[in-house]
Formats: sequence, C-alpha cells, structure tokens
Amino acid sequence: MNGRHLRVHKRLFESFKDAISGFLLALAQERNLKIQLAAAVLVLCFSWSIRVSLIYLVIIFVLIGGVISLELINTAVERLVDLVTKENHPIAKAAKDTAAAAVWWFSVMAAVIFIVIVCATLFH
Ligand SMILES: Nc1ncnc2c1ncn2[C@@H]1O[C@H](COP(=O)(O)OP(=O)(O)OP(=O)(O)O)[C@@H](O)[C@H]1O
Repeated sequence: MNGRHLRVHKRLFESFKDAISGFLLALAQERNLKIQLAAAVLVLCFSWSIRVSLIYLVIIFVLIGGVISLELINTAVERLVDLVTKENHPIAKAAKDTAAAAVWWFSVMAAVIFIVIVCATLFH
C-alpha cells in the first residue's frame, strides 16, 4: 500500500471516528435520542416476535435510520443556533422549531407505516 492510499484510509478512519464521537455526544446530551433508540429496540423486538417479512424488516430499518438521522440533524441545528445567539430571537425559534418539525413529520409517517406493516403481517 503506497503513501497516498494510507492517507486516504487514515482520513476515512478519522471521519468515522468523528461521526461516532458526534453520535455519542448527542446520545449523552439529548433525551429524545435516548427515547428514540429505546423505541427502535422495542420496534425491532416486536417486529421479530411477529415474524415480519425480510422486505418489511428492511423498510423498518430505513425508517429507524431516518428518525435517528433527522434527530441528529435537529441536534446539530440546536447547537448551531445556540452558538449564533444566546438571546431570544424569533428567527432562532423558527430555525429550532422547523428542525424539530422535520423529526416530527418523519416520526409520524414512520409510525403510520409501522402500523400498516404490523396489520399486514398479522392479518394477511
Ligand atoms: N434563542 C432562542 N430564541 C427563541 N426561542 C428559542 C431559542 N432557543 C430555544 N427557543 C425555543 O425553545 C424551544 C426549546 O429549545 P431548546 O434549545 O431547549 O431545545 P430542546 O428542548 O433541547 O429541543 P428538543 O426537545 O427538540 O431537543 C425551541 O424549540 C424554541 O421554540
């Protein structure tokens, strides 16, 4: 392996390390993220117990990934807003509330899709 390849691998490894430490920091600081991860474990256990099909399981993993990813982006927006201003500002509020709305929308849609999957599995 030459020097250029080693550098590329090192950079890749560093960015994985940064992403994992960002995730662990958010997990330590955000109650919502802990709740969502706990809910994800329950959803996966329940899905396994009713023997959902492989394709439904893949969809459930995508939905869980979507909720967690959006929560992490929401957390990043909150941090950025807090960095920009400590004051009460309507635009700061709009930014935080809009980011929170993104999580809310995806979570509601994920819950609806999960209910459809459960019904389709139990009553097909
Ligand atoms: N600088 C600000 N100016 C105006 N309103 C703000 C400001 N910071 C926060 N808020 C309001 O307070 C709410 C809670 O903000 P906070 O930063 O405490 O997020 P949070 O409670 O950690 O949110 P979440 O539960 O989504 O993690 C925001 O959604 C927003 O409506």
